[in-house]
Amino acid sequence: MSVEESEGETKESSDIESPPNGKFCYDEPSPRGVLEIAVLGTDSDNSGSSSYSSSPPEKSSFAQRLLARDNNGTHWKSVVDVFRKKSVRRFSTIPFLAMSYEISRKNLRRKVARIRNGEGSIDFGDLPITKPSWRNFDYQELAAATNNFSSENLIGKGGHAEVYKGSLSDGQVVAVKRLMKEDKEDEDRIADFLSELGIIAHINHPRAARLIGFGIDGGLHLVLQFLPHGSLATLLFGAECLEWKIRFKVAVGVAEGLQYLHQDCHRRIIHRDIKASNILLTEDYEAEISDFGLAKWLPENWPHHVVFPIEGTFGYLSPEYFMHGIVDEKTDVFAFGVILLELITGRRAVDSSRQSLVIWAKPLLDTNNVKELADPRLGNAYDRGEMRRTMITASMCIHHTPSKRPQMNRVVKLLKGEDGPIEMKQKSMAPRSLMLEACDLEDYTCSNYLNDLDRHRQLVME
Ligand SMILES: Nc1ncnc2c1ncn2[C@@H]1O[C@H](COP(=O)(O)OP(=O)(O)OP(=O)(O)O)[C@@H](O)[C@H]1O
Repeated sequence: MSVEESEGETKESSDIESPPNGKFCYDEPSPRGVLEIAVLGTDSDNSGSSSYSSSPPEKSSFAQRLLARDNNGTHWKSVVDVFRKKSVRRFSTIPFLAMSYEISRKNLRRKVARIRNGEGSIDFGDLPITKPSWRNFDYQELAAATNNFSSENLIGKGGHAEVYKGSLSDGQVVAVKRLMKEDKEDEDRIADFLSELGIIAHINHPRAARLIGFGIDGGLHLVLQFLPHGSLATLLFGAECLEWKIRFKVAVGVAEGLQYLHQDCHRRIIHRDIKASNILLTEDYEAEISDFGLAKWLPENWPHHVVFPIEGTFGYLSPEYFMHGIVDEKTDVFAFGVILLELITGRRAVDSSRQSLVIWAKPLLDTNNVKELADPRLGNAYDRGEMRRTMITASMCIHHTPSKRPQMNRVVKLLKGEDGPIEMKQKSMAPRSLMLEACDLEDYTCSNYLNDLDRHRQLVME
């Protein structure tokens, strides 16, 4: 279970930004761990599952055994074997490897080989997607680009990866994401890597991260377009007040990105880790959704996934997810609502005294208390209409009952004021899934929710 907090003791991951003086400094942590479903009665486990190693790749047995470049492709045989073993359990998280429910070994080998060869066009099952610019980088290229993965080039550190700023030989500036997670089994890490690669490969939208290439020598690397303003977390919770105009633009941008993932993309993709440190900003402060390490693909006819273990970031987790492991679009809608609250208030999802922003903000939203809610650093420098719409949308997105949260296309309209007069207490027409019926979440009240959230917070924090 991850914990987003500003000054908590858990210092497992950070955003790192280049300040005006050119030196990199660590920002606030965003540790990630895994919760072993405390709510189901087993012992809670908030042991951060993050562990980093700054050891050079050649010292890594993982890298040696599976990823060092070889001539006969034996490590790719291991990759294929991993996928064969794991395909039943994980197939729905790996769209490009799982377009059909049957994954044959031959098929897998062919697809992995195509990725290895960096071919321009990858066969995504029944969905050919052309990615002509993809490149397969070797370790030397990435090391040269990042000044040997030096600490000066380190721009971010999450629960799963270190991210380095790099400059390719043609001058292109990139972000090289090196997957760490030393505590994971080799095959799990490869599966995670291919899952993230597969999802990023699948998406194509200006409000989502763009893949330039990947590298499998000396470690697992994703090479991404570099975003100069870093993460929203860095800017929003930094020393300078982020102006409302940018905050609102980010809100709309992330909403559009999520609408694409949920509704407009060829496959329904649930991000599962929407949070301020996973929203990156372009030169023009346009938002891009990044870090698809936990993302899941949902087949059309599946109402939702039930996942175990529950992974994500405390403060952004919806009740049906942390209570029952249920994942669908509404998981992201809830987390997006928390981001809206962060934009409105300038407060973190979990603050330094470990208080949940949702718990703090809910009564203020219910009483429409703009004065208390709005970030005091903004003063009066915000558009009243935009602020009001953002508050109403946030309130709807963090509803404790998933079916009452709006779909992302509606969220975009709500934010832009294109949805007509907004009625706060709406009855959703969305059909309820059997699982949600069984969980009786419709009868789950707001105070149940706040109690559970608080209990959950205590379990994770203790
Ligand atoms: N393309 C990029 N351009 C600029 N900075 C980036 C880029 N990608 C990542 N970063 C920085 O690195 C940080 C960590 O990246 P990312 O979230 O992908 O890692 P992670 O280990 O998967 O994180 P998490 O803890 O959320 O799992 C980001 O918050 C951001 O500050």
